[in-house]
Amino acid sequence: MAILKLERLDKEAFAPFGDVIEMGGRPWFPINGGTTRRYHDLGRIQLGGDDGQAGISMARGDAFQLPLRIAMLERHSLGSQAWIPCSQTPFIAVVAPDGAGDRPDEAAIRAFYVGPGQGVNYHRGTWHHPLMALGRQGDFIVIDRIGDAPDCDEYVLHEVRSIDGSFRNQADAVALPPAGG
Ligand SMILES: NC(=O)N[C@@H](O)C(=O)O
Ligand code: NI
Repeated sequence: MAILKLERLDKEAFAPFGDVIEMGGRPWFPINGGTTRRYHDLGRIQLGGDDGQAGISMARGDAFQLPLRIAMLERHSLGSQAWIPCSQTPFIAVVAPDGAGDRPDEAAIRAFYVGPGQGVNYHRGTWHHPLMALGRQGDFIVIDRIGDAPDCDEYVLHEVRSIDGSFRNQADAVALPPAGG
C-alpha cells in the first residue's frame, strides 16, 4: 500500500484547497476597548445553488489511530466546509486537486497534519477525506452549507493509501500518537 506522507499545514501550501483557520502568526487588531484581539477574515464561506444558507453545526469525531487507510475522497460542490476544533484536537486533512473527468487527481493527493490551534476551511468543490481526529476523540465546529439538495460526491480511490505518520520534510515532523492507539 502506497504511503502518503504528511505535510505541515500552512496558509500557502493549503491555498489551492482552502483556508487555514488559526491565530498563530496571524495579524490581529484590538476590539472591545482593547480587551479582545480579532483575527479577522481567516476564511470565507462559499455558497452555491439556490436554497443554501451558511450554517453552524458541531461534530464529535471518533479517535483515529495510525496508520490511517485512505480509500475514498468526497467533495461538496455547492459550498465550503470548515472544521474548527473546540479543544485543539489534532486531525489529518487529506485533499486532492481535480483531475480529468470530474474526479480527483489521485496522483496529487496530499495529507496535512492539522496541529493544535489550527482548523481548515475546505473550499467549495475541494476533494477531501472525511474527518479523522488523530489519537483522541474531538469536538469540532463545522461551518458549511445547509440546503435541501444533496451535496456530497464520493469517489473510491483506485489505489488505497496509508498514512503512517511519516512526514515529507523531516524538519516538519512532530510526535504523533503511537500507531494502534
Ligand atoms: N458530512 C459531513 O458533515 N462531514 C463530511 O463532509 C466531512 O468532511 O467529514
Ligand atoms: Ni466534507
